[in-house]
Amino acid sequence: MQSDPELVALRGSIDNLDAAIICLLAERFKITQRVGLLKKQHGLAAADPEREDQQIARLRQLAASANLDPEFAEKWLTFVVAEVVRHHEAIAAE
Ligand SMILES: C=C(O[C@@H]1C=C(C(=O)O)C=C[C@H]1O)C(=O)O
Repeated sequence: MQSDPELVALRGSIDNLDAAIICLLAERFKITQRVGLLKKQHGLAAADPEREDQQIARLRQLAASANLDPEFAEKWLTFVVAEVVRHHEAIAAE
């Protein structure tokens, strides 16, 4: 089973996709770090719940149309945003 050519090919694609997701996330965090600096300059709060609500609604729609569970998409965004807000709080405290 471990050497089944289809399994090997499928796992190769999974590895490529995981690599792409990590690179995309890294780019996202580079951008959110810059947003954190701007927020500090302008005295804005680390979190923006209204923006988050808009993003959740948008991603839930996108997920549904891509046959991905909208609950999962929301959980993923919430998890990432919590980390971003933690970074923004740290930037504000520097
Ligand atoms: C990046 C921002 O800061 C926070 C993080 C967000 C995100 O990671 O998308 C969205 C809203 C904010 O709670 C922002 O305000 O745009």
